[in-house]
Amino acid sequence: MKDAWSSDEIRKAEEPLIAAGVPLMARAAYALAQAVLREVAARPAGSRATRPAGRPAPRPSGVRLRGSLSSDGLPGTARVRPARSAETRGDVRGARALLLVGPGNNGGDTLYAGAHLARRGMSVTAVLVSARAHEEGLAAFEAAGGHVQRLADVRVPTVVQWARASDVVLDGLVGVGARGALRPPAGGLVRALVEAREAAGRRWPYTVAVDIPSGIGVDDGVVPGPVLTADRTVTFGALKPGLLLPPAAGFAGTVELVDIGFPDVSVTDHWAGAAQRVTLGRHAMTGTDTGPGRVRRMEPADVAALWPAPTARDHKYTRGVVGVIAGTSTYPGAAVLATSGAVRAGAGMVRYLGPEDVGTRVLLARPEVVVAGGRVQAWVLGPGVPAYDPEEGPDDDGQARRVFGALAAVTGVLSEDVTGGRMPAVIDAGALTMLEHRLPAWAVLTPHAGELAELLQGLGHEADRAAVEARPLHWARTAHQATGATVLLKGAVTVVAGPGGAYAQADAPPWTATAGAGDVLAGILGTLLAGRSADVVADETLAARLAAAAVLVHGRAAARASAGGPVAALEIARAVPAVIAELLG
Ligand SMILES: NC(=O)C1=CN([C@@H]2O[C@H](COP(=O)(O)OP(=O)(O)OC[C@H]3O[C@@H](n4cnc5c(N)ncnc54)[C@H](OP(=O)(O)O)[C@@H]3O)[C@@H](O)[C@H]2O)[C@@H](O)CC1
Ligand SMILES: Nc1ncnc2c1ncn2[C@@H]1O[C@H](COP(=O)(O)OP(=O)(O)O)[C@@H](O)[C@H]1O
Ligand SMILES: [K+]
Repeated sequence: MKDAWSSDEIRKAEEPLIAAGVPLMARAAYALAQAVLREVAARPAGSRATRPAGRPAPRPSGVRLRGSLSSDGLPGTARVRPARSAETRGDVRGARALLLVGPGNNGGDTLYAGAHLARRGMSVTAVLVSARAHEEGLAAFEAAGGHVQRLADVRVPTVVQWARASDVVLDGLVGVGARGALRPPAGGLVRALVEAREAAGRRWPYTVAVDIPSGIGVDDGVVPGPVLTADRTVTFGALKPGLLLPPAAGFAGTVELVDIGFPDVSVTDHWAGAAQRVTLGRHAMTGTDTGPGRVRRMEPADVAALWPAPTARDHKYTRGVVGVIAGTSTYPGAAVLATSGAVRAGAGMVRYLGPEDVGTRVLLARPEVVVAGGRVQAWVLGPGVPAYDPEEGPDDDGQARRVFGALAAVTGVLSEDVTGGRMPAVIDAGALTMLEHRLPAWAVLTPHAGELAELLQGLGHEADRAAVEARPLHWARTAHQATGATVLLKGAVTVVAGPGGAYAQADAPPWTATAGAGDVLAGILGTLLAGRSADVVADETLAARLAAAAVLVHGRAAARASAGGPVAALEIARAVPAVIAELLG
């Protein structure tokens, strides 16, 4: 599990460590410098930027001021210095680094890292964007032979020119202490750099974000203003939500998490959502909700632990029956795709309810499907079913009526003797327009951004598709809070918001953006919910975890089916068994 901590949580984790004299900044800076050195050393010397005229020659490598990293004045540094790899010992002399340095500790990290680079013989220039800069960091940087420029004394185009002439740019303007869009002058500088980067294409220097790409929303992943896209983000202590969440995650490049000594976070995802214990400095939290700011990303091992793999004692009914209400005579494909997703994910049985001609097509594609009513352990409602219009009346072969009936079982408005008990559901496409009652967390809404915008408008929010795409976590959470349901917002990064917190999954290649792919996902999730139906109703946090697990399996199946090229939705379903076998193996 990847676990991203909110900026508040990071601060709480730092406090006791700083009080105990743990050299967090020295550790961060050292790791940052190592990441830069690795990259620069790996590049052929001939490809490096040439030194513009008039700049002083770089210091020869090996020149150290006051001996070592511990001269940072931060105690204990020498103890944590990791062994140098052969790569980072490579010759970096003459390579050029430009540091963009803000007023806070993020700038401090960057200046100390710059000192390491200068001592290794790189020519390093720091541009201070503010009148203030981290004092000790600046002193260490200058003592190591770094060149200091103040943005107030040079023009933005000059800094852009220096950037273009560098091998590597470090973005150390702001980190987790920042709020909102980058203000002037940092904002103006970054805007100019973004334009230059776009114009330069591949000729732009390797860009490293310090802790986060400056200007992203650390906790919510928004991008409220200009942000310089990084090739790599070296982040300290813990991941931040903005590094996992869209749209900000798209600016981070490869994210490298550096251990600077934050306490271990032991998060266990138990079968039935037993309590987790998360220790964060002195602050211990228990329970499955790891704090409102947390954003997590499932990894294959987490999915394997959640998956309802059958045992010798199982039979088809104990494994879970999925009921699918999908498709109409006009849109029969969705029924085939949703049932295929459910069958391929390993349901004990899949029932299909819908018009006869669609049922026939489902059977032709998947003879295993039972085209008849009966008890189910989870519903998949709505793929290929048109939006409900109470004025016009339904033109949907009776599908809206069937969906309303199933929803009554999900929400519990009908007595359990009628429905056979409350059960989880995937509520997709047309069924999203049929919600009349507050929903339980075991109802999982699966909109894309456009569908979520419509749902939110129905709830009185002013949000169009673009607004949802700009703040996916916020709007998914808003919809969760307003409806009670778990919300799975589909996209290149799929965001899940439920009572147990939020997940951000980025498992699928862009080829997955193809009609019908979402129907397959609905089927896969239906199988997971049916397989763990009683657990999902008993533990309100489980639906979100299963939803994230379904997204991971779907994304990996899409990657497997795509193999780097186009992918058809049915092929995603076809690839699911091999993905599950791999995960469980
Ligand atoms: N604590 C530690 O020991 C460790 C911390 N670490 C590092 O410190 C980072 C956090 O440092 P931090 O808290 O000093 O804040 P930081 O992110 O540098 O920025 C705040 C400064 O920026 C300014 N500013 C704010 N908003 C802005 C905006 N929109 N646009 C422009 N400017 C804006 C704001 O200025 P002001 O509002 O005061 O004028 C303030 O001065 C963290 O990400 C990690 O890199 C690591 O070394 C590990 C040890
Ligand atoms: N750029 C992208 N990269 C990866 N996956 C994507 C991208 N855009 C959409 N997807 C995924 O493709 C699927 C599309 O689903 P959806 O929009 O519901 O289509 P449909 O209703 O036609 O099935 C979702 O699983 C979504 O997460
Ligand atoms: K930064």
